[in-house]
Amino acid sequence: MPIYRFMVTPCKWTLGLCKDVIPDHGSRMFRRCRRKLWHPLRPYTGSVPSSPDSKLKNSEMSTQSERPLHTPVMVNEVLQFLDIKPGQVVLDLTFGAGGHSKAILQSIPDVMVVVADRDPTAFQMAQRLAEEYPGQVKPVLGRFSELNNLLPTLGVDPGGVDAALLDAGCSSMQMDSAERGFSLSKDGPLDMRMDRDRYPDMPCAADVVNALDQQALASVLAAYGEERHTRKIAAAIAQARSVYPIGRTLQLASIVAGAFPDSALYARRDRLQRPSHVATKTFQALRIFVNNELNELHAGLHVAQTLLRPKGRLCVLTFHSLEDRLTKRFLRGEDLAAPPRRSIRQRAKAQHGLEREEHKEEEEEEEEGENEDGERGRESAHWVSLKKVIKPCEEEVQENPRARSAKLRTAVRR
Ligand SMILES: C[S@@+](CC[C@H](N)C(=O)[O-])C[C@H]1O[C@@H](n2cnc3c(N)ncnc32)[C@H](O)[C@@H]1O
Repeated sequence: MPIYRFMVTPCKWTLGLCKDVIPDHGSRMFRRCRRKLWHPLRPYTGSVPSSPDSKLKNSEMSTQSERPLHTPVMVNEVLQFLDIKPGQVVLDLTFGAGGHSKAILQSIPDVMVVVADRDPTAFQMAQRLAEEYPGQVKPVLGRFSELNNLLPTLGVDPGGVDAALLDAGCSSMQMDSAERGFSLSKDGPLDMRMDRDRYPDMPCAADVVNALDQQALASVLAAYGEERHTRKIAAAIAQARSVYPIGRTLQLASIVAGAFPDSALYARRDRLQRPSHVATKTFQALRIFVNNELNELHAGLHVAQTLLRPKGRLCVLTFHSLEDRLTKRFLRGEDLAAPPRRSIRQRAKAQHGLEREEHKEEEEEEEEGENEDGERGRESAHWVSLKKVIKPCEEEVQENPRARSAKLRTAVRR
């Protein structure tokens, strides 16, 4: 029986990173929770998506005349900052449907793009692009945490990359495909593994909701979903699975919805003020947990740090505050194991349990930075990062609502 390495250290100041990156801060409750997460999880026996070796399905490969599988975010801003010159080597750590890579190949002659993704579907698309641009695209299938071993085999060595892009999170191609199990509006197996079944020991979301005890589940929801009603949701899940195992996305969405009165179902609003389902944060938390996303992001930033040459440029696109805070602190050279630096006001608010207000304040600070000294660089041992956080323009958000929560952080390697 496999022992899964998944565990939670969701002390609030570690951003929910798992213990293999961030040392333990010793909260008794979370230590207990982690011990429980070492419990071997039942392998998922429901229907699984096609094997990585199988041919891509038509639904996963759009032709150019169809709607794009994923609309890349802030392409112009990324290209402008990366400032790639002909003949340079670019690393796209998150190929997805290849939108950013294609834009780079189309706008810069003789560029070499090394493209990575952990998703076998994305990898197959990257291989197709490599055929379209012979000698200019090097695809690699792997997680960020594997790239330090994989890239040297492709001749990509430390200091050998001129520009790098990390576009964090999931692609629309993953989110929109019911069989991948990320979507709370399309019924499918509760899967959520970006790697598909490349790692048979890796638990999927159904394993997590069926095997974690109630308290551990609540911790996952709090740490990775920043969900307030964790106990209520965890209790509803525990109650439901005692009757019947949870294996489908819509099943989970309705179990979470059942924990709330009807009036609360769509009472939450997203950044475009559109109603958002009460289970949205639960799905986000599970996805981050299943894919170990925050540790992986940390590993991806390290890969960029190792491979970029001095004065090499980095763009990081993030889509929620956990990713963005981690990126900001990494580029500032902060010790991620230490509590984040906080103003006296922020500390006082945190002590009074006003965490949410604090995040709002953090965002306001960033916006102030944009107006006052947005262009000024902040130097750490490895990076000069611009304080200014770039956000998509109104027009882009209207055209592509998924861009609404995007933040682009930019930095130059020292
Ligand atoms: C937002 S999409 C990228 C979209 C892409 N820029 C485009 O224009 O189509 C993020 C991609 O990163 C991949 N990914 C996420 N975490 C990863 C990791 N730890 N290692 C490798 N790839 C990862 C996902 O599988 C997904 O395909």
